[in-house]
Amino acid sequence: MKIVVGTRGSKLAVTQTNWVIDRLKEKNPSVEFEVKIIKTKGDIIQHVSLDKIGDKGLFVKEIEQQLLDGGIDMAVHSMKDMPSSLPEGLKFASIPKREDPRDVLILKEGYSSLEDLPKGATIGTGSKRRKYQLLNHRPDLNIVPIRGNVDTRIRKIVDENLDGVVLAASGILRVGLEEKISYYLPTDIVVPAPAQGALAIEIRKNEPKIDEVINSLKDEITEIQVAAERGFLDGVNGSCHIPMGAYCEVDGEKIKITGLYGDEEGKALVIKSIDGSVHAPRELGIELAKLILKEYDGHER
Ligand SMILES: NCc1[nH]cc(CCC(=O)O)c1CC(=O)O
Repeated sequence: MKIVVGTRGSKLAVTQTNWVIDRLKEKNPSVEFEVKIIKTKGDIIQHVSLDKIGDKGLFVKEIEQQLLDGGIDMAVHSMKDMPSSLPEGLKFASIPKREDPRDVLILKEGYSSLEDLPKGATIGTGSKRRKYQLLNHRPDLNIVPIRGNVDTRIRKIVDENLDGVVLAASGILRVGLEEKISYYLPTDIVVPAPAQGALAIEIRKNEPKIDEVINSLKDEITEIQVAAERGFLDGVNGSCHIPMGAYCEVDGEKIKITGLYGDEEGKALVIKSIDGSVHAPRELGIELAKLILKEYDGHER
């Protein structure tokens, strides 16, 4: 059996895809894999802020078309870039073990944490979730928009004379740039994006053999976390125009989910946690979304 795997051409996308293929090969030595690189609209429009053009499908539409047409058999994405619902005929296969879900600061030489940044320090991020949570703890910071892939954003510290940038730990760790990380932002200070650090493997429905091959990588804890966090995402009807995040912790039979929700200007930022059972993670995420929306509507704006 041969499986053709589609991916975007960015270093992170290709690395993630090869990570999945290497593990699949270990568990399924008789299966052959071929990588096919696909250009998406999100790769072509590089100069516009993502929260201005961004619908979540920006990086996946062309790849999904090839899945439907049979040009590829599976696609590896970052789960946090995936919209809530997939096109008719496609589905998510099992989810492999998540990489570190936290956001990190990559700082200019000499700085080592959020606390030791000088007053008014300039930090680059295009994400309202990152921006308003940082400002919540350090209202003096000067947050400026940046875009581009992982390397480009790190380079902007020097090129645009920033004091630092915020990125997902997972992306940095996957491309082997761990030594660039200055500070891991605790999940209670910066709640991660729903499913940050988790991969999505998308396939056609009714392909039981491909499904079974990918099932060899299934990580149950990750699947519970992703179900809860994406339940929250669906419950608040989240977009990248507002600060929104969710993080689920699993402890035996119990789970705790923390959600973040706010308005476009970051004036009303609500953070709330609730506990529940591992057996109904999605329902817990949706319940938290309802509670947070209720609290948010009570805020003065
Ligand atoms: N929005 C871009 C994006 N999509 C996925 C990742 C890597 C994080 C992940 O694996 O979830 C990144 C880069 C970043 O946010 O720093």
